[in-house]
Amino acid sequence: MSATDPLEFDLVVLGGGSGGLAGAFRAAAHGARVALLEPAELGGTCVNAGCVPKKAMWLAAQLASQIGAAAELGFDVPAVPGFDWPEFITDRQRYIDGIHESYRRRLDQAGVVLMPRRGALQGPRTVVADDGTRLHARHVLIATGSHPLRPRIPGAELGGVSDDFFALRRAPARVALVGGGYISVELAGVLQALGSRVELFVRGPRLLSHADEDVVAQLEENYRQLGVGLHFGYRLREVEPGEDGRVRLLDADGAATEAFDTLLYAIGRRANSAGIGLDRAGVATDARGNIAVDAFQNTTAEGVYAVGDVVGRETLTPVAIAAARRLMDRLFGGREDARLDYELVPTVVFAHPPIGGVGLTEAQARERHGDAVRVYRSRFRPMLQALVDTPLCSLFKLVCVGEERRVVGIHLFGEAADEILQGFAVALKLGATLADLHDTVAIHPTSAEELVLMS
Ligand SMILES: Cc1cc2nc3c(=O)[nH]c(=O)nc-3n(C[C@H](O)[C@H](O)[C@H](O)COP(=O)(O)OP(=O)(O)OC[C@H]3O[C@@H](n4cnc5c(N)ncnc54)[C@H](O)[C@@H]3O)c2cc1C
Ligand SMILES: NC(=O)c1ccc[n+]([C@@H]2O[C@H](COP(=O)([O-])OP(=O)(O)OC[C@H]3O[C@@H](n4cnc5c(N)ncnc54)[C@H](O)[C@@H]3O)[C@@H](O)[C@H]2O)c1
Repeated sequence: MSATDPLEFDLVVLGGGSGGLAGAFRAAAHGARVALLEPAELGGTCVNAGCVPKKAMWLAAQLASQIGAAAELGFDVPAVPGFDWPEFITDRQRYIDGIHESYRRRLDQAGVVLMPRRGALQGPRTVVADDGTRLHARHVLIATGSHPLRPRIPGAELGGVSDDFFALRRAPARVALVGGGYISVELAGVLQALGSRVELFVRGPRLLSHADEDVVAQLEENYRQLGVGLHFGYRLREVEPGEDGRVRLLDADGAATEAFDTLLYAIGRRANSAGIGLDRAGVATDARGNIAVDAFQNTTAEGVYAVGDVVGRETLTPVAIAAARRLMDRLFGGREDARLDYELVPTVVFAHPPIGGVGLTEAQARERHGDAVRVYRSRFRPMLQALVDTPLCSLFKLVCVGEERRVVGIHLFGEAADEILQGFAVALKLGATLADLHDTVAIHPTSAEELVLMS
């Protein structure tokens, strides 16, 4: 081998986030020689600026709400507990550092060569790292993720994105969130429960356009009761600086809001597909910059594959992981038809309380199945809310189709919806009918029992 020959591998992976790590581990388990390039912390968005720190903040917010409830119910604790934000961030970071360490150890044990470098394609099966190292492989996996968008308006730089939320070192007092999707709804719930005053500025007519209308209406009602300000049909034209580093939002008519000490945009994300040599390798992207893949995660270049946020489809951690594992089973594990079925992916938005869904919303079902659709709803006050005597309600909903009432959609808003949904998603995937749910004896007293008692 000459000094200029590239290093040889079976698989080179660009990106050590959810998809890249899962692909590297699975390929190595099949005996492949794997190199993984990751210039930042292992774990990508999910571990460092997504699911994990978000869930930690959500847990803190849950505790704050429960301490408030405890105070109402005779416990000797303050109704509004003090919260040492910096101390919690230290604990959160210690937990995340443990994940980094565990990934490093596991990569080492699996024999994966980890290069702390940014990589780019030089040709279809050749990758060059930013220190000039060249790598050649039979297969290249692109799992470079995505980045948060900012609006293109005057003063946009006065606001931050979700990454900036995770970098906050103290609790903000008044927060404006722009956007009505996953991140806006989640951060609003967390911040409100931890004592901030929060307002959401939403371009569309409702929150969470992907979710079922009824459960979203209940979420909006609860958020209003908790004091979260909701502004729909809001056109943000400009952000202007105010006193003491605060900012004001200006709408399309030039009307200004009150001053906020923190402004965060959550208006979607864009694939990290620029600057990684896609043209040189013949890898095509769509109009939004997502890497184009077929049902088997093949890009337009032979031997080059893509998974996760960079393909822009169901941009969730378990989807990136599942797609990568199936791909590696196909490339190295002899399972020629292994591929991810992107249908019936269960999703949860960690609102307060969480909102989860799998399958068709009522609107989607009516569009597809017309009059054959039957809908069952249960709106109830969970026992803790009833004990504390708050008006906050849960809403569970089943969407069924046909004479046999096959369940095609399950939509939950309420305590523990995040934990309840997983098992019911299995039932839906197996083709459960309403009668199957009725045949299952309820677990009492729980919220989950509503799903087998609905009629
Ligand atoms: C605030 C927030 C909360 C979220 N919460 C959830 C949740 O609760 N549940 C859920 O399922 N999903 C959640 N998500 C989505 C989830 O984080 C992503 O879908 C997931 O991380 C995508 O995985 P990935 O492997 O495609 O990309 P990433 O995890 O982002 O990994 C991509 C990696 O590639 C690296 N990289 C980029 N360019 C290069 C290059 N040229 N060479 C080498 N490496 C490169 C990056 O440094 C990064 O580490 C959340 C996202 C956000 C922003
Ligand atoms: N619990 C979870 O699984 C979870 C949590 C957070 C994020 N995520 C993933 O991350 C992705 C990104 O989250 P997100 O909340 O940024 O995106 P999103 O797509 O969920 O929501 C974006 C929102 O911004 C609005 N919007 C878009 N452009 C706008 C503009 N120029 N001005 C004002 N509003 C605008 C949209 O109408 C929408 O309401 C999600 O789609 C999801 O896949 C998942």
